Amino acid sequence: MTERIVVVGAAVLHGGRLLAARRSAPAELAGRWELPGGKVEPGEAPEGALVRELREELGVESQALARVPGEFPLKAPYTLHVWTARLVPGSPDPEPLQDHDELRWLTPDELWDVEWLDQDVAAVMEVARGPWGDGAPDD
Ligand SMILES: Nc1nc2c([nH]c(=O)n2[C@H]2C[C@H](O)[C@@H](COP(=O)(O)OP(=O)(O)OP(=O)(O)O)O2)c(=O)[nH]1
Repeated sequence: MTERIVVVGAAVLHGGRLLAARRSAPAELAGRWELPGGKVEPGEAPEGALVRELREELGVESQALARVPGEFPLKAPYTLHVWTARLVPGSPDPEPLQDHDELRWLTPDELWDVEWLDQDVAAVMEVARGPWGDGAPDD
């Protein structure tokens, strides 16, 4: 049986916008947009991995809110699980510190203005179907 490694992607919602991040590496992913996040480490809860990765990559303090339905296959052995998330009050604004070179807060109308990684399109569609902004206070 092939072991699958979960990559957690954060759909950070704030003020009715979704945070998108443009990858700067590796070369085959650079220039395309994704949900910030990363690999869940052994023994780590996905919500904990999300908070850790967003702190490392973006310098923010965040909280995972709810799992977005579905499982989105990435290059083996990885599989993408998406959680909605929010920045906790007092968090610094996100900055592209690691893995990314640009960030954008997308309104629902702008959702498809960026070139998402092919493997992220289904995940972003699922996020768009959800209760956009629910549980994610604007503060
Ligand atoms: N974070 C994230 N990774 C994604 C997405 N879509 C996608 O194919 N990936 C891939 C890119 C990487 O091959 C892998 C996650 O790697 P990563 O580089 O973000 O994770 P990490 O910080 O834990 O990696 P590492 O450098 O510590 O090994 O999943 C996505 O939406 N978000």
